[in-house]
Amino acid sequence: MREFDCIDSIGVVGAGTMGNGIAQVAATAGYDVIMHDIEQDIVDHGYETVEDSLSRLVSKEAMTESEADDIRDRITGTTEFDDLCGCDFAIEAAVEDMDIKQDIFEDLDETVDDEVVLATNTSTLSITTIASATERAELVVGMHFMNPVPLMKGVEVVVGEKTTADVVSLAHDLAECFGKETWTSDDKPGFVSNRILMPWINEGIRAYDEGVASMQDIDRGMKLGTNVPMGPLELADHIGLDVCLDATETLYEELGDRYKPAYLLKRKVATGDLGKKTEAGFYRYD
Ligand SMILES: NC(=O)c1ccc[n+]([C@@H]2O[C@H](COP(=O)([O-])OP(=O)(O)OC[C@H]3O[C@@H](n4cnc5c(N)ncnc54)[C@H](O)[C@@H]3O)[C@@H](O)[C@H]2O)c1
Repeated sequence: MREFDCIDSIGVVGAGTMGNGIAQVAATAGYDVIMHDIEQDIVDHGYETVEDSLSRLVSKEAMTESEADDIRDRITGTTEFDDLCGCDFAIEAAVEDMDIKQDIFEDLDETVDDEVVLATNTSTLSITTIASATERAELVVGMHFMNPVPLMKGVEVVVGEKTTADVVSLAHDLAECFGKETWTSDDKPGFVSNRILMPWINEGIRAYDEGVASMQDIDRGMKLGTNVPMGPLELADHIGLDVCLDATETLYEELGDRYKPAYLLKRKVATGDLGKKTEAGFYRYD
């Protein structure tokens, strides 16, 4: 296994909501980052998101302009998968689809050195099944960052069937070095966080669809009533409705009826209203 002290560069697969956030926190911790996605405009958009986020931190005086420049310089965007070959640790944050993740892990297995640990940011998919696409299942681990990555403190470290204890501790150490706090979950559907969060969001959508209250009152009721920062519909828009649907469908498949996705969630995703990232979900953001 490539040890913590020997890690200089981090490969990030996927430059979307989570991938660019992971690239930012890794570069902020001093690592060189190669951020890969399938199209140049997606890579560019990921890079711009990091730039915007750093500019906000500079304007709040949370870092200097020169620190922000150094962080930007440490991130290289690419559409060439082979550019990941020199990385010392890889984190996959591509779409929540088992076939795509297995293809990526097969490619990573062939591309990066044999001792490099491969982490996935999956929200609900089995680490063990993803790892089975590689010849190094013992070096595959879940590192489930929370959204938005630069702001949220938590990272859930998920232990696959074959993940070794050293790899689990490396994932905790690296997340802590990124400024995060961690907990461990076994590789069971939804892990700790989404097993509990997704049915909460899903029930909020059902309550709205069944006319219990307006969207605003459902969100307001949960915020004022339970002291959470966002209500279920607002949070669903923030996460991405497609991400919520994928996660809920996995939980439904694995754990049965109590996780059946709300009809309205499926209808919104079908129309392409995916939340903040498409400027419309339950609320509008234009
Ligand atoms: N959005 C959240 O709140 C959240 C939170 C925690 C974990 N996650 C998980 O993180 C992962 C990414 O989610 P996201 O919200 O960033 O999604 P996203 O749709 O914003 O980004 C996914 C990116 O993956 C890219 N991609 C697709 N196929 C690829 C491939 N073969 N190679 C490289 N890149 C590819 C897409 O082009 C896209 O840019 C998912 O597994 C999701 O479940 C999401």
